Amino acid sequence: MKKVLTIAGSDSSGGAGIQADLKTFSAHGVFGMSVITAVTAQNTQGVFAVQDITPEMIASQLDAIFTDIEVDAVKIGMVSQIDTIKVIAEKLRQYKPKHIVVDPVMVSKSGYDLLSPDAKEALIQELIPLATVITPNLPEAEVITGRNISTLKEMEEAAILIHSLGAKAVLVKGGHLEDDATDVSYDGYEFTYYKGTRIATNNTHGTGCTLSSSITSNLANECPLNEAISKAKEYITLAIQHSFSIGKGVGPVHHFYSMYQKAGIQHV
Ligand SMILES: Nc1ncnc2c1ncn2[C@@H]1O[C@H](COP(=O)(O)OP(=O)(O)OP(=O)(O)O)[C@@H](O)[C@H]1O
Ligand SMILES: Cc1ncc(CO)c(N)n1
Repeated sequence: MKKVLTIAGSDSSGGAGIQADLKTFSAHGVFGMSVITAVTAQNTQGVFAVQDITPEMIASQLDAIFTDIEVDAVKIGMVSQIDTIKVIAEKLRQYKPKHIVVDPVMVSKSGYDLLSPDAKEALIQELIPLATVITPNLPEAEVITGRNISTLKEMEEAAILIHSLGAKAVLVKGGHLEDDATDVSYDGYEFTYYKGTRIATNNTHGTGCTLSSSITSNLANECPLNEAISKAKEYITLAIQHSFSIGKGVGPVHHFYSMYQKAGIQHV
């Protein structure tokens, strides 16, 4: 079985972060491991508190995994602080995993800063050059490039700029567009479009975490990048189609829809 690692924050409500990543890994039949960077007190309505894990503890978690287990692919999510970013980059440069998917998490859907504003530059300088693929949503791509982005053409231009910062490939996600939820990737040679029609639901908590974890699982399973992304796009679309309401706010996506169907288990 392939072994994949998420380096990310914990979401107490289970819809995003580490919890979404591990559910996605299980649904893809890969063995999931986690290095927790921060603990958030969070639910469907918002983020209420964050406690960062110390850089020393993050380094220890990474050492424990990499000195014992061969890791087939890594996903990076919420990285919180400058020192967190620095220690993760240092350890990944040391251990050199084959695939690194960087989801440059900055602000939660509810508007809370999951990345300290002063850490943006560190994320750009330290993590982008390590990325097999980086998966910014539109606001994140705007912060990284310093440009306004609202059209597919502007998404392409942003992808070129972010690629020039050192990522092997860039996937700019269109979840925040007005109309279709189309994503576009650029690998230094060509653009590829991953078309999606917008699903009318409020339950999109953790869509970005789920997409990047699905790409990570597919890369671990030796899919070429474009296939890893297109399969992940199918996975997130199905997961959003079958998303459901828990709590009073933005509900989670459904990770196990196909598995439940095959097993004859009645899903929500
Ligand atoms: N309403 C929707 N209908 C269909 N696809 C969607 C919808 N919302 C998001 N997506 C898709 O979900 C994936 C994640 O994109 P999105 O832009 O939502 O990520 P994100 O903002 O990083 O998520 P997060 O809130 O977890 O940080 C993309 O493939 C996007 O096109
Ligand atoms: C811990 C965590 N990571 C990522 C996200 C994505 O927005 C979130 N809401 N919470």
